[in-house]
Amino acid sequence: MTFHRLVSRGKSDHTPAGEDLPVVRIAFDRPAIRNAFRPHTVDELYRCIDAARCSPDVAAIILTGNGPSPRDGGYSFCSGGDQRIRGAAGYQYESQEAAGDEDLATDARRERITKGRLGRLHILEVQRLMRATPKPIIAAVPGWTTGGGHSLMVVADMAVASRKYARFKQVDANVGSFDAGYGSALLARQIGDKRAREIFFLAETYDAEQAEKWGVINRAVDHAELENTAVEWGLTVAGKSPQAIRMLKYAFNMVDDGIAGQQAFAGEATRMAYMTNEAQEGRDAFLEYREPDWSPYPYYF
Ligand SMILES: CC(C)(COP(=O)(O)OP(=O)(O)OC[C@H]1O[C@@H](n2cnc3c(N)ncnc32)[C@H](O)[C@@H]1OP(=O)(O)O)[C@@H](O)C(=O)NCCC(=O)NCCSC(=O)c1cc(O)c2ccccc2c1O
Repeated sequence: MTFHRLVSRGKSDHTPAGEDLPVVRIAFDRPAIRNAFRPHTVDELYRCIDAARCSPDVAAIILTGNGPSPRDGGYSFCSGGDQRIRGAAGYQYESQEAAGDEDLATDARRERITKGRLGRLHILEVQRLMRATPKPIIAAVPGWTTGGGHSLMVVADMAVASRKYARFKQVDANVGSFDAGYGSALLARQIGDKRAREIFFLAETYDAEQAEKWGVINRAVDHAELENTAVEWGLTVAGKSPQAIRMLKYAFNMVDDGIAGQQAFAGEATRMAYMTNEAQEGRDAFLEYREPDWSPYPYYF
């Protein structure tokens, strides 16, 4: 993965040139294999998103894929799990020397699997982190998005895609895999049940204009405008009330996330309550060994 903090060029964002902007760019960096992820990639992706989540001066996150491919010039967001290292119980860790070499043949790759480590499906942990991150995550889709990559795009809060190169295909059922969680259920919620079933059951390729029409993405744009659009959205979000954005994201999540969603929203409600004099009176009364005086606080209705 690559992780970048956006920096002002001192033009239209009203910030002096060279100063940090409140947006980060996180990108898959295996363009030669359509940005397929292996366990190391997922570990890095998790750490990148978590770092952005924990940065109080970051308002929005752009998730994209580096490219084009040095082999054939193709663009990709992410093609899902690296099938060369898929084992019987998940995706397997490779030894360090194999991990850096994208040209290593599948057999040679399998020789270098770190046998002591379990196969992983922890892209699902990344999906949960994306939901739990109280900042909008914007997927910028430059090219192919398939399998687990398609699901990440679904989990992102907003998505923009290259009209020219973005291609979408939910290949899970082709390779005997299935994201039976957010990747399918949330997609059905976003675009309608029949259409989501079509995308998974037929696994046909669709383009950015189709994706926009169906509501899979927010906007199809010229390729050259892809990241500019994502940056513009990120900076627009940064101009809004942080509290309002946080509450809105958790409110959107809550209906689909059950008690876990309610817990996230409720935690922010508790934070807001802590900021009131009323809640502080409860704390102070305890620390001062006295009964709390609730009289200034009416029973609002
Ligand atoms: C993405 C494609 C449709 C692109 O096709 P195109 O013709 O443009 O390019 P190539 O096929 O020639 O690809 C170039 C080069 O990249 C290699 N490659 C591409 N994708 C992968 C991949 N996922 N794994 C390994 N290698 C990949 C390809 O082999 C070529 O290299 P060569 O050396 O052979 O030239 C097309 O590439 C494609 O269909 N790719 C495979 C997509 C796929 O099967 N993805 C995995 C789906 S399953 C998944 O992602 C998944 C992961 C999880 O962790 C889950 C966890 C829990 C539940 C579900 C999960 C899940 O579904």
